[in-house]
Amino acid sequence: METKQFKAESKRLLDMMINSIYTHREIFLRELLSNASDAIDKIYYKALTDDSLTFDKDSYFIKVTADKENRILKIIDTGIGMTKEDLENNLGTIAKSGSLAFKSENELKDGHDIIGQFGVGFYSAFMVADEVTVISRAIGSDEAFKWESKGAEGYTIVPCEKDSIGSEIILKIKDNTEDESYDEYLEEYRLKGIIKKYSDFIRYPIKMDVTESKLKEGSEDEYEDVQEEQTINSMVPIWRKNKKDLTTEDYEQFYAEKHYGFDKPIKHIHISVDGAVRYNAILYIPEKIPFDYYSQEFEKGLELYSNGVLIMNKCADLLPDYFSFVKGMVDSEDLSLNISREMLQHDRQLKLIAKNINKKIKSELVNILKNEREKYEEFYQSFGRQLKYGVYSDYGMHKEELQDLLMFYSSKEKKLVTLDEYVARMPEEQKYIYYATGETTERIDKLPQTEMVADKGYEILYFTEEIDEFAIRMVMAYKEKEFKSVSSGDLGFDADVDNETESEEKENKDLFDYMKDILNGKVKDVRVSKRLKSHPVCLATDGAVSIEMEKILNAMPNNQNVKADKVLEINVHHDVFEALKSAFEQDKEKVRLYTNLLYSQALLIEGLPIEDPVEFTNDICKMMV
Ligand SMILES: Nc1ncnc2c1ncn2[C@@H]1O[C@H](COP(=O)(O)OP(=O)(O)OP(=O)(O)O)[C@@H](O)[C@H]1O
Repeated sequence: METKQFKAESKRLLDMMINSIYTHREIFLRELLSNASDAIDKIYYKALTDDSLTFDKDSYFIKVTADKENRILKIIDTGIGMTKEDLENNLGTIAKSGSLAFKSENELKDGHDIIGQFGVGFYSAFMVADEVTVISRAIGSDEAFKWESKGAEGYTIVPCEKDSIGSEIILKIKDNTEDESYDEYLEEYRLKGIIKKYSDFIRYPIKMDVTESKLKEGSEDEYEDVQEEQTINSMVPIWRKNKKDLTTEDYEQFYAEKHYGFDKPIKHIHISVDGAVRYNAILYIPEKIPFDYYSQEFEKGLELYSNGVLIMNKCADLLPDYFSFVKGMVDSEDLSLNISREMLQHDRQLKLIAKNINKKIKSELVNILKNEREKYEEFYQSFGRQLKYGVYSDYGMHKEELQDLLMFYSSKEKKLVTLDEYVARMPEEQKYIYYATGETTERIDKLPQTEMVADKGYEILYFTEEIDEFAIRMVMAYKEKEFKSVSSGDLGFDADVDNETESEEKENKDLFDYMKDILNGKVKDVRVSKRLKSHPVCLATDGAVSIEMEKILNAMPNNQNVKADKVLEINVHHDVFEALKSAFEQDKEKVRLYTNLLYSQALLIEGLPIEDPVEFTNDICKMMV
């Protein structure tokens, strides 16, 4: 009999698993029970939607049996079963989606990270067993197959006998070692405890033969051990339970059981609506970004149940893109079991539910922001970018809804602040909400353009993500205060400043015109700066496109070569300007040298490349000798 190898990556993961990265070995049972429940979900759904199949609810169950003597633990289900191909495809490969390939070698070494990223599922059995056998017969098939594996070496599949449809997972529990006892996974009380702890909400009975001490028949004081089959789990799905009877831990268990994520959610939202549309929902706001969140592979959506029966794993229509990080499920008795994906999109009930859910998520986020600031900031670090995309997308259609959830780093507070907080502390004479763009807060801190605005005592919001300025252009104004870049042509300061600059502008017109000629189309204008204090020069922009936007747009594939209207601003109160002026009177060649140098400096400050680095260094050398 040929032993097949696990796919290479699976083998590595399996090795890690067996050498136990997981501290809670007991979760293997949760994983196997959850698979069994999924398999019954599938057959149950089929039976309900296919008239040719009859069903009897009592025949759907999961059974756990333990044989201490032979160290065998079995998990038997009456689910949909697996064909030979299923066994091969589902149990021969870990992470079919290729998500493992996505991870780098380095990360692979750190098992925690990997395990944290996706369902360990079936393979967790190897944490407690040195041999795993799966006997399965798929629905509609007369044949059964046996899959067997001792771990990393590989697996075999052979035909076998099985009377009924479903699967049996047979674990040969490991022998105890010096540091580790595995006996407990064969103990009745321990198994019962694990089932209760992690799998109480599974909707099908999880049965076990339990030994109870009972009064002997006909006797009043003599007891005997009697074995009887008991259902261990309560079977009431968590979403049908009363919120009052549930603890945060219950919700966290459900989150883990469902593999919504491997972090601890920062918040759960339990909704029970009994109005125009009836539904229950449990939603979670995760703490950590799934590794593929900002990639094409990520699929948003909530699990959708129709009266307790799972009809869709990821119903995308229930969540807007900007809340795509939300995980969870919705169960409604008003939805048809047979509804197709296409029909769902137009389903009135579903639209109502989606609208409702959207509102709830928004109000919950506002609540967290108000009452649990630290938690919100943690959330915002992970998903703030998504909210900003939400503001920007669909031509700003959702900006009203989302703008209160936005935060930006503040020059004054040195932390994230909301727009509301910013506006509330604006001095009366301040007309605009000022912002500055750059790669990091440290770099923006040093930007010459921020000098005057900061000197006036105005707070500046720092935009460090590409999407920031685009999103804010959509918002346009918050509480009637417009946004203004510290690099924009007109800063909206008082008239005195304007008058003063105007006269300086006139006075130096010839020099500026001369400089503009030297720069030969590279800038739209050369002007007196209103914003500089200690720096000699900077770039500003006129018009709608900022320098930061120019950079981003031009980095995109098929860029349109968008150009910002750049203006070279000169600080006329700086000593450098005096040098420039006297050169203009005595030595025009020097003006050319200075102008080119000043322009290159302004580019460097903006994080833009110097057009001709060799010429730049030559110019500096000329200055030195
Ligand atoms: N008892 C079972 N009956 C039928 N199919 C099963 C059973 N156990 C596992 N499978 C199949 O094997 C696949 C792999 O299972 P595994 O637990 O490793 O991952 P998963 O459940 O798909 O993903 P995750 O654990 O991340 O939710 C399942 O998707 C399912 O198709």
